[in-house]
Amino acid sequence: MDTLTRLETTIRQRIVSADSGKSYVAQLHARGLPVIARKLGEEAVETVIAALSGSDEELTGEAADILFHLIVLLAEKGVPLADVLAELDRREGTSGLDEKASRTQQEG
Ligand SMILES: N=c1c2ncn([C@@H]3O[C@H](COP(=O)(O)OP(=O)(O)OP(=O)(O)O)[C@@H](O)[C@H]3O)c2ncn1[C@@H]1O[C@H](COP(=O)(O)O)[C@@H](O)[C@H]1O
Repeated sequence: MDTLTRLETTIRQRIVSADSGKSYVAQLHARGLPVIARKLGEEAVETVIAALSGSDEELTGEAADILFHLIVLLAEKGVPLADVLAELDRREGTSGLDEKASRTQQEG
């Protein structure tokens, strides 16, 4: 099992059964989806700041925070990480520009 999938398994277990006094994930779950979504947004901003003016180490730390909070958000919504990875697999080998053109067409 890869790192992100292992982390997802732990996060899902914490959401179902952990004590919010002992688990950060359980604490986020208790605070609810809007807080988790806001937290992901904050981590995104911190990642951008680290990319533009931080060190490689700071960017690495912020990138880890954003992946962690994204997986918490997906778990909270019941969306499997495997579905996101499958979507990336589906896109593999196609150009990002083709993907953009097909979305623009779908949006009319
Ligand atoms: N990978 C992580 C992980 N990455 C980041 N974080 C937490 O995410 C938070 C980052 O937010 P901030 O930097 O804004 O810090 P903060 O001010 O403490 O956050 P807030 O009080 O604002 O929510 C910190 O509290 C970090 O500890 C993580 N917390 C937990 N994990 C893993 O998740 C699993 C379950 O953790 P628990 O639920 O705590 O058992 C374990 O395997 C952990 O290693």
